[in-house]
Amino acid sequence: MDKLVYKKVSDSKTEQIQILMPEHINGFNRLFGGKLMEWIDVVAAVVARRHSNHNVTTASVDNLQFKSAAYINSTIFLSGQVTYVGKTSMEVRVTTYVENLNGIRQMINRAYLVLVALDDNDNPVHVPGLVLETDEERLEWEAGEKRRELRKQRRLGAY
Ligand SMILES: CC(=O)SCCNC(=O)CCNC(=O)[C@H](O)C(C)(C)COP(=O)(O)OP(=O)(O)OC[C@H]1O[C@@H](n2cnc3c(N)ncnc32)[C@H](O)[C@@H]1OP(=O)(O)O
Repeated sequence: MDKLVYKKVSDSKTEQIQILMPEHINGFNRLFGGKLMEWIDVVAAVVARRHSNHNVTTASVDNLQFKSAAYINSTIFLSGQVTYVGKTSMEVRVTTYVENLNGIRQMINRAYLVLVALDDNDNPVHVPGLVLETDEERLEWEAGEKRRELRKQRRLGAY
């Protein structure tokens, strides 16, 4: 894709809602982390598909932090957005909340994923640039540059 194509963060922002059912719970009555990671991966993939208009694959999951537990019957709200783009890769932040009955949301997880857009032959393909409209988006972009550099160093150093 021509790199001169640009998209806004809001063009691909994606949200998902779940109510925690018995099949989402682990052996001691809390949300099973693996189930949440699956939902996070799906939200991130949809964000990246919407940004790139291509199929995407997850290259890495970076800095996934479980901050609080969630329990059965909770409303779970996931929100994903692009934070940084390279040539063929997109960094997507997915934040997960428990939404209380009064509408107040408490963050329970934050994760950064890198997804790569693929062409019809499964080769990485260029993605649109990102239009940064808010201070929060600009700060995330700057942090995304640092995270990308750290990931590169880790890959090169194999640590
Ligand atoms: C939605 C899902 O769950 S998919 C299932 C799980 N995921 C997979 O099966 C992916 C398996 N991995 C792959 O297919 C390949 O490693 C790919 C497509 C991710 C990358 O292929 P490569 O041959 O390394 O491609 P290449 O070296 O050109 O890198 C492409 C981009 O990916 C980035 N990249 C590659 N590996 C990583 C990594 N481990 N972490 C972060 N970014 C990475 C590169 O920095 C580059 O970004 P840029 O174009 O923005 O500069």
